[in-house]
Amino acid sequence: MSAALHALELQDITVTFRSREERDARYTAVAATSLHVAAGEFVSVVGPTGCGKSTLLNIAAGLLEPSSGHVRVFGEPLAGINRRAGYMFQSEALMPWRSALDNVMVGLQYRGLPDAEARAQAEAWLARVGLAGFGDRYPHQLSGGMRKRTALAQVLALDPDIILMDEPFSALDIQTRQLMENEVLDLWAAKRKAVLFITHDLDEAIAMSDRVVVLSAGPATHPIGEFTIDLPRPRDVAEVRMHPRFVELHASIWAVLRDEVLKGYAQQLRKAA
Ligand SMILES: Nc1ncnc2c1ncn2[C@@H]1O[C@H](COP(=O)(O)OP(=O)(O)OP(=O)(O)O)[C@@H](O)[C@H]1O
Repeated sequence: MSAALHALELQDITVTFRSREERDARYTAVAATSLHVAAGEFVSVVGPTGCGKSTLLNIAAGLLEPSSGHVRVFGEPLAGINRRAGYMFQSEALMPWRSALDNVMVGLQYRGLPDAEARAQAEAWLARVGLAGFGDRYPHQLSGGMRKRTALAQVLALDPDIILMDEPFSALDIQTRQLMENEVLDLWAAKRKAVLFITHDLDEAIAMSDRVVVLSAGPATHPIGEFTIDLPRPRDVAEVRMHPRFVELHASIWAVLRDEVLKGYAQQLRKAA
């Protein structure tokens, strides 16, 4: 596949940070990592805790500059913020002083849409994520799942070509989480955006993705495995887990991931000691 067809391409990315323990030392978080997402493809990145998943997403978002390597967006070198991408992070990004509708509207208004048009589009997106009639509620008046839906509407309303998600549903209970995952899959199927999805949950990664990339434990995290998820679509994330192919894929990926998870866990314990 030619590079121009890739919505997102990370080439030979290395990221070093100043060490938190010793001021003069450098910590290599990510080393020589290449990874791509084709237009319309759903790719998940899994890896042990603290390995560098969020760092890679921040690179793709243009929020962090790599120490070396390049990022290309639809074939163009990325400079500054990735304006073709929308982000959904683990933490709440809603403004507590704005209603759900205003939260969804604000990005559209910022884009220069007249208020009436922004309001109509925001209302339509709230309805699409199952929140018709909840637009005047403030974030604290919404459940965790409803806040996630609002955040999703906020991202999708801007119609980005690339969607970057960093463990967006990890704070939700399992039932709400599976509902949200199915909703994301339905919305994705309708629009077929490129998605880069970060998670530490292998079941979630397999259930949702076209491809799963496994990262090694840090330091110097890099991909150590890549698996095509050839499960039929449309998928129901709860049902697909019973599919014999799911069980097979899970076993193959876990065989690669397991040692890294143990290494990552041991490192966390050392850091905490
Ligand atoms: N600004 C920074 N300065 C120094 N070190 C950092 C910085 N940001 C991240 N790191 C380190 O880089 C490594 C990767 O962090 P990152 O947050 O990308 O991991 P992660 O895989 O997303 O973690 P988690 O699974 O816990 O969400 C960690 O060891 C972290 O301590």
